[in-house]
Amino acid sequence: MRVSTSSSYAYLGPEGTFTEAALLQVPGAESARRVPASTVGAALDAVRSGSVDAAMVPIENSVEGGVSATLDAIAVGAPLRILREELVPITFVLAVRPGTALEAVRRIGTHGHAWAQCRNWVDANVRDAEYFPTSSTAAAAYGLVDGDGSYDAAICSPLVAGRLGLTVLATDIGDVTDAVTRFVLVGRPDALPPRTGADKTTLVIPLPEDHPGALMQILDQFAARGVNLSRIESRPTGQFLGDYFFSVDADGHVEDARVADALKGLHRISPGLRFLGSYARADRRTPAVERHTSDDAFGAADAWLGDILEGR
Ligand SMILES: O=C(O)C(=O)C[C@]1(C(=O)O)C=C[C@@H](O)C=C1
Repeated sequence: MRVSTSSSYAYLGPEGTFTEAALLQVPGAESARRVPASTVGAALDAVRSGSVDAAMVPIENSVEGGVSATLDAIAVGAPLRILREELVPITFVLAVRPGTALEAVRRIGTHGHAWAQCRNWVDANVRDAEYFPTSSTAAAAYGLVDGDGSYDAAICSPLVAGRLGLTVLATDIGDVTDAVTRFVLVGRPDALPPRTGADKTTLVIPLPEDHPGALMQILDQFAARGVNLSRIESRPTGQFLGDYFFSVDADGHVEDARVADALKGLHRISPGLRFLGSYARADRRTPAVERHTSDDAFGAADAWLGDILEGR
């Protein structure tokens, strides 16, 4: 999918989420049609049904790890493809309706991931405050303005607090400064984004049942081809207790011979393997490739075997 001003994008909304900030980093997105969705699942369903071209969703946070809602929703159902990734620095504020003092805060609304990233600050500053889950940090801010009063403060971005005229009682309340969330733009299967030399490949690998040593064999497919993994997480399939899949990011593009060869090896072990895309790394970091796992070395080995099979 080529990004253009005629493209349309869903994103985890409402306006003012970190996810919208990630979408606005995509060239052309500012003037494209942008459709807020109330959940990650709804944003991805809009892609599957064809009502939008692609959706921006959070996938991983440097403090809290993988975003389960996204990892699970892209692992099943009609196939989807990750087209690009965006990194967004995350800073949280504690916002209230004008006139509310910190001492009066009893319940705080926010997204589960944001709550987890501000736990220490909350413990130290509003110890007895309860958590009220909302579908996003921006939804928590909107709820303060037009909600039913279920909570009296929101953990959200400084941007949305300012836009809604809320009072900011504390800034930079995340427990880790320099926290970053990684977002992915997800579309339907189409021509792959071109190989750049600094790419990432995302996979869903079901753990084969009753297969002793399967995890070791799966990891070995990457290790033997010199393919580095930048993320590996296990998630339950939800089918029955003990049934898991691995969600993996590997360095490289499926057009790199070492990655393609690892994928073929993985498919032999786990035929339900799902390819979720090869796309440019946001940090542009190129992997170190050893000589024996380079495209040239794979090409020379193929030519050598070809000669033998042709009787030369
Ligand atoms: O609530 C938002 O603003 C989001 O974009 C979601 C989300 C997440 O899912 O992790 C994104 C970044 C922050 O880490 C907290 C919440």
